[in-house]
Amino acid sequence: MPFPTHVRLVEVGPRDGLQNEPNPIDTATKLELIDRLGAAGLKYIEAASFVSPKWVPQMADHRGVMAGLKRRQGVTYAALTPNLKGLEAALECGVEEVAVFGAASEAFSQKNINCSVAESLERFAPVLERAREANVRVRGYVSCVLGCPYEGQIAPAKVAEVSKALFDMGCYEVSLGDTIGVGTPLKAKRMLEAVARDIPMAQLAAHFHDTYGQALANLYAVLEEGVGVVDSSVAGLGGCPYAKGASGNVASEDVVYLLNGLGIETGIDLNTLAETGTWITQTIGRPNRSKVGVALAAK
Ligand SMILES: CC(C)(COP(=O)([O-])OP(=O)([O-])OC[C@H]1O[C@@H](n2cnc3c(N)ncnc32)[C@H](O)[C@@H]1OP(=O)([O-])[O-])[C@@H](O)C(=O)NCCC(=O)NCCSC(=O)C[C@@](C)(O)CC(=O)[O-]
Repeated sequence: MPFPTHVRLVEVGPRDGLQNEPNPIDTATKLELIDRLGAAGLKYIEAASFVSPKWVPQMADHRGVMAGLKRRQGVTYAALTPNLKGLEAALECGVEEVAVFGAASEAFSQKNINCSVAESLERFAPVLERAREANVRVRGYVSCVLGCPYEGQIAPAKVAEVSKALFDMGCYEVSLGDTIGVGTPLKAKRMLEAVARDIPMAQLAAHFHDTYGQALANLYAVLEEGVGVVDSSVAGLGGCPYAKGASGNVASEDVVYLLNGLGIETGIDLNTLAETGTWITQTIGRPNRSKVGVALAAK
């Protein structure tokens, strides 16, 4: 299959990138990050997470973040909502789009959202119903699609089953998460093939972490299969609170550089994005995990 001519980036830095930071990050810093990402041309930014502050303290200021957004025209500011409580709060804050997040691993589901995979799907159904009433689109995440920190190997058939359940429930797009970054290109392709038997390729997204340095190679493999939506995090920030040792998402700067080289349109200004990566890593005292970002900063 030919590469897509345009790829849509879903910037998850302000949420996935920051959710695991041990030191508090003030709301103003988050808002500046989101604004800079918008200025770089990102059209979809996951801004906050309406989860329990006891579980993920770093996302406790979700209301402040949503209220403080300097909304740019044409940019979608989304939030995670694991249940109806989260959705209602997000709706009060004027959220435009939300995401539910399940897993292809029973053990991960329990650790992450305190319920089984089947129970999670039961919880998501009313979230989708209420979102539909409110005219808010819902994205679906599936974690552990290429491996689980607790269960190890995950069968592509299990990923396909959970993805299909989310899609059938009304998620307009399903994002396939290699939560702990253990995948390799062939494995990524096989998993994608299994999922794409039930869901059109245009409605699938790749969400790859880079723990083993394979994220760009895995992305290349799924782009070749026709995936046209990529989740990434500026400066490669991040890690999952329930996946010890997992590093951040593939860096947005590295993805844009790869796509530019393939002649694939993203609408993103790489220099502004790289400057944002330099700024946020210096501000929160983290290493910049984008090779492209580091290279551009050294020029
Ligand atoms: C899902 C729950 C809430 C269930 O948590 P629970 O304890 O089973 O829920 P509960 O209904 O029994 O409620 C317990 C307490 O949480 C409160 N509560 C209940 N719901 C909410 C809410 N929405 N917002 C705020 N508070 C909430 C509720 O009010 C109550 O408060 P208390 O009475 O104890 O004071 C919990 O397990 C949780 O918050 N987990 C956090 C999960 C998370 O954020 N993980 C990281 C994101 S997922 C990810 O990073 C992977 C992804 C998406 O990037 C893809 C990939 O890479 O794989």
